[in-house]
Amino acid sequence: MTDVTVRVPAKVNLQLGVGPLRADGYHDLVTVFHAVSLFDEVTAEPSDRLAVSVRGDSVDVRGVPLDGGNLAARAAVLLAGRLGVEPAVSLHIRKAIPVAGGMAGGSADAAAALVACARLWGADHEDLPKLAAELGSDVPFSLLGGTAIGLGRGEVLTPVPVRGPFHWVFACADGGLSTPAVYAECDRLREVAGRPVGRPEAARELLAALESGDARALGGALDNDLQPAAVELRPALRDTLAAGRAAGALGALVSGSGPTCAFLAESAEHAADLAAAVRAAGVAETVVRAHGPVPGATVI
Ligand SMILES: C[C@@](CO)(OP(=O)(O)O)[C@H](O)COP(=O)(O)OP(=O)(O)OC[C@H]1O[C@@H](n2ccc(N)nc2=O)[C@H](O)[C@@H]1O
Ligand SMILES: Nc1ncnc2c1ncn2[C@@H]1O[C@H](COP(=O)(O)OP(=O)(O)O)[C@@H](O)[C@H]1O
Repeated sequence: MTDVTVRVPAKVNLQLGVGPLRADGYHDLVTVFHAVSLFDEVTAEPSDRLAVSVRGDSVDVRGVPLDGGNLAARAAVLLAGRLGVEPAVSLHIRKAIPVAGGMAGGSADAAAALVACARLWGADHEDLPKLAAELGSDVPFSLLGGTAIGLGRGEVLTPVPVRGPFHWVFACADGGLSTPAVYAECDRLREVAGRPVGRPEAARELLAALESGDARALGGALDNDLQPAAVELRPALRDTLAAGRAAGALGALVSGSGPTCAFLAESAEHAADLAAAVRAAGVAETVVRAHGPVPGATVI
């Protein structure tokens, strides 16, 4: 068998409702994941031992581990262990998803490695979602793609109907934010506020806007419970969000745990104008456009 290459999308959480801290250190979520056309590619090549290489065309890949700690390598080792084979594979990762940006780039690479190695080793694809959930809360969605409600710690997925495409602009920051640190800051802010934390629910207006393809309504319904924590840890995000709103975004929010900010546009043309305006405001390291929803990890 020769090389297998898998293309896998980034995600943005259109809603990220965070429940109270659980005994296992995770939070119950109600989230609406949305896969967007910003893709990493993972190529799996038969080799005498496990190896990882990473290349980034326009993203800084210095924070990406090249050893067994890389999520793609962890995925290969997990799958090989289940199949009883050696993880004898070289994984070449081509990154376009910002690192530690709140767009699930590491999870995407793990999902892509699962699909690529499953193809190389002749494994059943039906077993992959369970393995994906063992690797990380966001990995099952990276496999699935599209738009889906995520419950539990984000791994229990239900696809939702969407009349797309929706057009987005992403403002990527210089340097990432740690996901556990942002959840911990969210807990701290809630403790300081002293208000009880209820169970989040999927926002009906948001699901209706997705189903009818109403970008304006979707812009008004975007919501992220981690945003105050991300802004507290990275105060410059206030200016980034304000610049997108001032430039005419239909909605603006921090993507997941940040620091990437997502801006919703009315059309592809509007997204081009919005991207130019956000770029000109000088509030982000890089500004990219993308549309969603798009499919999850796919062999190309
Ligand atoms: C915030 C989100 C939103 O989609 O994504 P990112 O912004 O990181 O991409 C996710 O919840 C991140 O998922 P993922 O990055 O897969 O997290 P995991 O590896 O499973 O967990 C890392 C750490 O995040 C915290 N965590 C994660 C998920 C969850 N439901 N509750 C949590 O409290 C825990 O501290 C956990 O130890
Ligand atoms: N293949 C990978 N790509 C990116 N980061 C990875 C990868 N494997 C492990 N990591 C580690 O995971 C951390 C979080 O990365 P990432 O998934 O890009 O961010 P986020 O959780 O904010 O979406 C990185 O800082 C890095 O140390």
